[in-house]
Amino acid sequence: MKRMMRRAFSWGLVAIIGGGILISSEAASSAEGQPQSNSPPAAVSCDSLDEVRTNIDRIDRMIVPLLAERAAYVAQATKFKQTRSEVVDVPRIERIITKVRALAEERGADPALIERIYRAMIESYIAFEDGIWARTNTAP
Ligand SMILES: O=C(O)C(=O)C[C@]1(C(=O)O)C=C[C@@H](O)C=C1
Repeated sequence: MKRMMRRAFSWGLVAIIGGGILISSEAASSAEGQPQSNSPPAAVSCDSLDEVRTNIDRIDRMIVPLLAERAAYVAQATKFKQTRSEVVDVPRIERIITKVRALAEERGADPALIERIYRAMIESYIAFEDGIWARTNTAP
């Protein structure tokens, strides 16, 4: 169940970050008020910059809690890494990039944009994780 919840959160994050296709506000609201699975996130066409920013602010309020939850898991990764050099795991990073690029494509978003966002994000998580590792360990 926990794994399912985590998966749902990850999908949510990618859905939020991966947006890009514009549809009318009528089409945006399906019967249940949710986008169809595998369809692009429902971005409505805005009539003003204020409306654009209101939507961006709303989405940011969803993204930040997900980033914070992700950080809490990244912090826990240090418990399982014996040496500081293990903090950077290049094969794992490349698997994530492959995964999120595929998710972006499924959502009709730009995979290159999503890759850049993820590489920048993971770089920050690595700095965060490295700091935690250094504070809680004495090994090299
Ligand atoms: O998977 C890990 O080992 C992590 O520490 C998480 C994470 C990430 O942010 O996804 C961070 C650092 C690693 O280099 C790889 C991935």
